[in-house]
Amino acid sequence: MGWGTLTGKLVTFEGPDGAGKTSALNAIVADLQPRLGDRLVVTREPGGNHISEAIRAIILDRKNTMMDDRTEALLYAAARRQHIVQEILPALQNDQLVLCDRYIDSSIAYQGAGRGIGEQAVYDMNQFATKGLTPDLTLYFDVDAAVGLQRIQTHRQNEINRLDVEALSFHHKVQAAYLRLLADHPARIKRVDASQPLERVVQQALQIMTAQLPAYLGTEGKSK
Ligand SMILES: Nc1ncnc2c1ncn2[C@@H]1O[C@H](COP(=O)(O)OP(=O)(O)OP(=O)(O)O)[C@@H](O)[C@H]1O
Ligand SMILES: Cc1cn([C@H]2C[C@H](O)[C@@H](COP(=O)(O)O)O2)c(=O)[nH]c1=O
Repeated sequence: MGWGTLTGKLVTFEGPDGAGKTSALNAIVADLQPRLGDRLVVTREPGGNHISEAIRAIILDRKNTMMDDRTEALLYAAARRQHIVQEILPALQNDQLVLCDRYIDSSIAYQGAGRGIGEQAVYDMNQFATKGLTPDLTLYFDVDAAVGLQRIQTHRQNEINRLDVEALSFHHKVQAAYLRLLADHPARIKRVDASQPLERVVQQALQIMTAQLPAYLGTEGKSK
């Protein structure tokens, strides 16, 4: 296991659908970009490169109602592997700060718990894909699953994917798994209260990032 010395940092954004991860990420990038310039890398899962975006299109296509749960889990892991090799790893080797919209915790919550494959089984399967590459920091955007889905219905009708249309019971299982991950990994996963107005969410997320990554975002980072 392991990828050798990595001087960059990987921060992942996690939470139920409609929690506001992408909205917060965009605002955080606007805040950090002037300071970090090309040391900042912004990406997403599934996706982030041509191959993984092609896999994303297959997974999220609402026409693919026949997709088997384990096929789905394997496709997410395959997209992740390609994303790591092509985007994340080179950035971490190059001392960059990678902000990634979703990562392995999504697979544990959605496929492990939501689909019922098993959280440990999905974690183990992903070790083959990630070779143990774990985020330095994960922000968990905590909002009730029903609130997140309502936000999507109200504001994002044009972008509803195959996972979004699952039953509320599926999304509650996902949320419960996320809360278990939060409790089990207190050093890595930090809670952001995503039920607040977006500006407050962004402020809280930035405070956590600054406290957890002082070399990049604290006073040390400002002189770089
Ligand atoms: N704090 C907030 N309060 C109210 N509405 C919000 C908040 N944050 C985001 N929204 C709105 O909710 C919708 C979903 O937000 P966004 O796409 O950022 O969520 P997400 O967590 O990235 O969702 P998904 O994982 O499904 O892509 C958007 O229309 C956005 O404008
Ligand atoms: C990485 C990953 C994602 N998912 C789900 C979560 C969302 O419903 C979609 C991605 O859409 P988004 O608008 O970019 O959030 O895919 C998953 O089930 N498993 C995963 O590993």
